[in-house]
Amino acid sequence: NTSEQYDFALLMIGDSGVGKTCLTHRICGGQFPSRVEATIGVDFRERLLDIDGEKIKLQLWDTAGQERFRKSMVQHYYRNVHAVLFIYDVICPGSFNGLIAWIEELYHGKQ
Ligand SMILES: Nc1nc2c(ncn2[C@@H]2O[C@H](COP(=O)(O)OP(=O)(O)OP(=O)(O)O)[C@@H](O)[C@H]2O)c(=O)[nH]1
Repeated sequence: NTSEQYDFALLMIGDSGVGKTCLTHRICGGQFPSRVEATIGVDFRERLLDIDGEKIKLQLWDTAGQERFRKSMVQHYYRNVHAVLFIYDVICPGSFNGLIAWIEELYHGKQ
């Protein structure tokens, strides 16, 4: 098999408790976990896909939404991923408004 493997790194971003870890588990393992704890720093999970014979490896970087982890960790990852998924909780409007701060930080990090 000579097909190349493509690697894509995705960053999960959003306020604490919006479901980033659960969504990451769902995408990578197929199931929502029954119990999760607040992420500390950054976790990492993978999913291998086969799309029309192309091998694709998704790397999902699941970050901590808690403020105290934000500055130190996230800037580095913003520079080193292909895409950022901004996650919010549909029944918590504050978590949607909270994305503004995360997006502003992304642009600061890129400078
Ligand atoms: N009802 C409901 N609860 C959810 C859903 N996704 C996650 N939860 C719950 O919300 C809580 C927080 O989920 P996490 O996935 O840890 O959230 P997070 O964004 O990773 O949180 P941090 O690690 O603190 O940034 C947990 O108790 C989950 O069980 C969902 O789609 N529906």
